[in-house]
Amino acid sequence: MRRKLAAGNWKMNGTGEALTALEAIAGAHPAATVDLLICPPATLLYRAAQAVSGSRVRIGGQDCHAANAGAHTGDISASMLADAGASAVILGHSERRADHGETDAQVCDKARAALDAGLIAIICIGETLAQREAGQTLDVVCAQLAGSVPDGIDGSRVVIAYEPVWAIGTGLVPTLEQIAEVHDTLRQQLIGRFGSETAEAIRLLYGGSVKPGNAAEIFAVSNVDGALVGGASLSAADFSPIVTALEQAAG
Ligand SMILES: O=C(CO)COP(=O)(O)O
Repeated sequence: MRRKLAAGNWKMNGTGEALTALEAIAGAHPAATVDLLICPPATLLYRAAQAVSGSRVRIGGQDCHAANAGAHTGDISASMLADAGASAVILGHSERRADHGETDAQVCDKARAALDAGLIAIICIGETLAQREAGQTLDVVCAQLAGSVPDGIDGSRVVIAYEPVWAIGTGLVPTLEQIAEVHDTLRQQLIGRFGSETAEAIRLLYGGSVKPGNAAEIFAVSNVDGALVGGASLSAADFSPIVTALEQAAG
């Protein structure tokens, strides 16, 4: 059985005082029955990992370089994330694809580096509004999935986050039928490529305007194994009810 995962992406938010929110999130779920992950900015990784040590919360990065070390000013390797206390890394988020021109091939190389460093790779895919309106959603996400996920993976260490670009930070959410259609399609694609055993171990997260008010209905959708939460992961008041909804969905 796949263990459900509630993951928070803090994006470029948070300085030292944000550790208080992190401690509140960890303190609210001392015996969580789902996996909990918060991905703060890189500057907070080490302190965040110290702050949640002994709790159920794990810490992740938001990007890594495909190389292990070298002349790449400003970049951070997967092994450096691990060294700072991260156990996972978000890769190919639509903001990185848009802001930094990241391609599927680059995301795939980063994912391989992350897995080699012992991290869980959370690979993000999702269509733009124009692509959805043109009826291209399934073609787009299947192409991103095919191009961004490396071969020869251990399914339990790979997470796919379906994040429609138009749902991120907008308050807009796809219908439950639209989420189910994409997640079911992704699962079938993964089964076709990797076989059932590996594919059934891969967790599929939904991301995009997940809030306390809509989490429970999203978590009831087939093949939704949790959420990648942006804005609502910045405070325990918002993130904690989402975690509780996921625990209830896990049964
Ligand atoms: O991009 C997201 C998580 O990676 C989603 O962000 P919001 O939850 O703020 O819409």
